[in-house]
Amino acid sequence: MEEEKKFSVLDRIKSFKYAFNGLRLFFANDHNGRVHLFAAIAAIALSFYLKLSNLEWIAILSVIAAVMVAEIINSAIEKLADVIYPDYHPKIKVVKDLAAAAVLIAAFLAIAVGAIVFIPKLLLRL
Ligand SMILES: Nc1ncnc2c1ncn2[C@@H]1O[C@H](COP(=O)(O)OP(=O)(O)OP(=O)(O)O)[C@@H](O)[C@H]1O
Repeated sequence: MEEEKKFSVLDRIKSFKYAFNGLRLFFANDHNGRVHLFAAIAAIALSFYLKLSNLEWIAILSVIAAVMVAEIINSAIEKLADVIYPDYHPKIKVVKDLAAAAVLIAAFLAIAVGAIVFIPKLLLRL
């Protein structure tokens, strides 16, 4: 059995460093990451403009996070698959399509929540 590692504050800080490096890689190098960053900034700006309630803010921030989490995991799976098997393989297709489906569900949820929260407020301003 693997020996249990002692708790170390330094190790925890290092884990944060690696996670922030992952975020930087996602937003700086990944095209989808840039699109998501832009969309999140636009949604947050619109939320300030429309003076959302606390619950509406929670809904919007939650779907932004859900989409980003799904996209980051999808991106990690794609990169891992490309390293393990760079050529075409029907099982890699299944793995990548499943990961993409997770993003699709999060994106549909974000569109639905965005429409429910934003459309009535925008119509009131017409
Ligand atoms: N090695 C492979 N074997 C089989 N099918 C693949 C393979 N690589 C990609 N595909 C198919 O192509 C689709 C797109 O894969 P890809 O890795 O290019 O994702 P993407 O979302 O287009 O990438 P990006 O995030 O870079 O825009 C996959 O969902 C899968 O159906």
